[in-house]
Amino acid sequence: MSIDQDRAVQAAQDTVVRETDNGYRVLGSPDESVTHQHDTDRIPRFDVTQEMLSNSGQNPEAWLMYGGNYEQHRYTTADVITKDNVDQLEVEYDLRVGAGSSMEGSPVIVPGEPTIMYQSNGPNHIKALDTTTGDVLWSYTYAVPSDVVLCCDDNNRGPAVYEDKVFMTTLDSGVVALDRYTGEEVWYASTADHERGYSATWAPIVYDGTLFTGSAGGEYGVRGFHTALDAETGEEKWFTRTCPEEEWVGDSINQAAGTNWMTATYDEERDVLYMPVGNPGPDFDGSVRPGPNRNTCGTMCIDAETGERLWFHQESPHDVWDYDSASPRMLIRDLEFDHRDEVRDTVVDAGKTGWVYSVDAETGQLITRSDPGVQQLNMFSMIPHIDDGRRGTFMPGGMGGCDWHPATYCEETGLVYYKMHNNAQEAWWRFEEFEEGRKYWGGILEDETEAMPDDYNGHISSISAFDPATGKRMWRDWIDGDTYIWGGTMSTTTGLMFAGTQNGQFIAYDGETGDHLWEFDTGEAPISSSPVSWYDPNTEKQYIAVQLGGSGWLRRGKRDDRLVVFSMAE
Ligand SMILES: O=C(O)c1cc(C(=O)O)c2c(n1)C(=O)C(=O)c1cc(C(=O)O)[nH]c1-2
Repeated sequence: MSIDQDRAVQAAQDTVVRETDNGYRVLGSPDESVTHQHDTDRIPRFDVTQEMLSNSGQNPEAWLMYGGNYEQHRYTTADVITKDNVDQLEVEYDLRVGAGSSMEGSPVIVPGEPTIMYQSNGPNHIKALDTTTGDVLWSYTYAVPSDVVLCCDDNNRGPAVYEDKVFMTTLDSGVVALDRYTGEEVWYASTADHERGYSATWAPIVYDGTLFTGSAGGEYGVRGFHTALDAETGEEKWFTRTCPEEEWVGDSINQAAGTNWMTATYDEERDVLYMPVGNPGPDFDGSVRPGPNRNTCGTMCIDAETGERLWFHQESPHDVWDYDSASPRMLIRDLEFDHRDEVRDTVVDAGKTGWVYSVDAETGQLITRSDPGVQQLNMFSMIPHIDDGRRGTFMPGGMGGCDWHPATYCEETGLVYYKMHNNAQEAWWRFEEFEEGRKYWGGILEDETEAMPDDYNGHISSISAFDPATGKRMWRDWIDGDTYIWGGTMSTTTGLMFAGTQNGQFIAYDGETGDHLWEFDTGEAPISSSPVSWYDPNTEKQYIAVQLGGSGWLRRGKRDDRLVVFSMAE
C-alpha cells in the first residue's frame, strides 16, 4: 500500500529542538502551533454524539475514547480475529510518524466512510488518518513552551472526541480543542501554571458536553487537582484539589502532590468519576509531611456534576516509595463475589505495589486484594531514615508493580490482565528545601543490581491474568531475560489478549491459558503503548493498531516511532 509518508512526518519537521531546563528531555516544538491540511474533505461530517460515546464499548466498529468505553475495559466486540486464525494477522500499513518522541498513546477510532483515526504522540503532535489507506488528512503540532518541566518524558497518551471536536492535553498543563474535520484550533485552556511544575500527559475524557482533565507534576511539589471544562468553550465548570487540607499537617499541603495523571473512569449510572491518584510530595522524605497523607496513592471517587470528593481508597498510606497508583480504573458492573454471596459494582486497579485491588464502587471499601503480580520485598516494613548514608532496598521499585499502564477486562474470560514491573530499587532519603518549578523528591532511587534480592528470578516484567472477584492469579507469563513490558493490554470478545514488549515483540495471548498464539517482531522497535482494535464494514476487515517507539520514565529503546496497523479479512 502506498502512503504519503512525508505527510506523516510533516508535523515533526516543523519542530525546533530545545532542551528543557531540567535537562531531562529534548523537546521539539514550533514557536507557534501549526496545522497542516491535506485531504480534509475526506473526513465525514457528523457529530460524535453522546449516544455513540456511551455505546462505544459495545460497537465493534468504534474505539471512541482512551479505554474503549467509559468503564475503561480496553475490550473490543469485533470478532473476526480468533484464537484459530490470529497467526495469519498481516501488516496493513506501517507508518513512520517522525516525532522522535514518546509513543505511549492509544488512538481513537471514529467509524464512518471512511473510518477516521485520531492519533497523538509526544510532544503534542496529533493527526487525523484515513484508517483504510493510512493517509494523513491533517496534522497539528502544539507550541509547547520550552520551560515546561517533566518528570518522565514528553508523553501524550491520546486524544478524546466529542461532536465536531478532538481534544488533547498539552504538556504545559492545558487542553487544546481542535475542529476534528480540519485540525484548526478552536480553543485552548490552561488549567494550572506550568512554571510552578504542572504538566499534562494523559488522554482527557468527555461526557455530555463536559471534559474531565487532571494534573501531573507530582515530582515537583505541586498540588494535585481535577477539573471539568465546558467542551464547547473550554470554560471551567469546577476545580477540585485532590488532598483535603483538614487532613494534612501545616504547610505540607502546599506541596502535597497527589496528582491524577492518568485518564479518569466515568460511571454513567452514578454520575461519578474514579480517578487514579499518585504519590505525595516530596516523593521519599515523609518526615516533612506527617500523617497518612490522604488522598494520595489510591483511588478517588468524585461527583462528576460538582467535583465533590465522595470516597478515597488508599493503597500506600504515608507513601515513601513513589508508589503512584496511576493505572486507569476499570469499572466492572454486577461482579459476582461467590465466596461472599454478593454482587457489586466494582472498581478494579493495580498500583505500583504489585497487587490488584477490587473496591466497592458505591463506598470505596476494599473487597479483594489479589495475589501479587511480581516479587515483593521490604514493602512498608522498612523505616526510612533521612540521615545521609542510610538506604533501603525495596521491591517492586518506583516503577511498579503496575505503573501508568492500562489493563484490560475481557468480558469473555471474566479476567483482568495486568503488566507489572519486577525490579528492586534502593531509596536514599534526604531533606530538600522546596523550590517552585524544581524537582522535589526528598531523596533518590537507584537501580542497582546488587540491590536485587537473593531470590530474584531474573525477569524484569510479568503479565498476569487475575480473577477480579477472588483476587486469584490465574496465570502469569514472566517475560524472558532483560526485556520488559512498558505498555498496556487489550482484549477481544474471542478471548484474545494483546500486549507488546520493549524488545519489539507484539504478542497475542490465549486469554484463558496465557499461551502465546502469535508474535510479531517489530525489528526491535519498543512497544510502549496500548493497542486498539475495530471492525470496518467498508473493507470487511478487523484491524489492530499499535504505536511503536520509546517512552516515558525508562527512556530506553530506539526512538523508532511508528504506527503499525494489522488486519484480518472476514
Ligand atoms: O506524579 C506525577 O505527576 C507523575 C506524572 C507522570 C507522567 O505524567 O508521565 C509519571 C509519574 N508521575 C510517575 O511517577 C511515573 O512513574 C511515570 C512513568 C511515566 C512514563 O511515562 O513512563 N510517567 C510517569
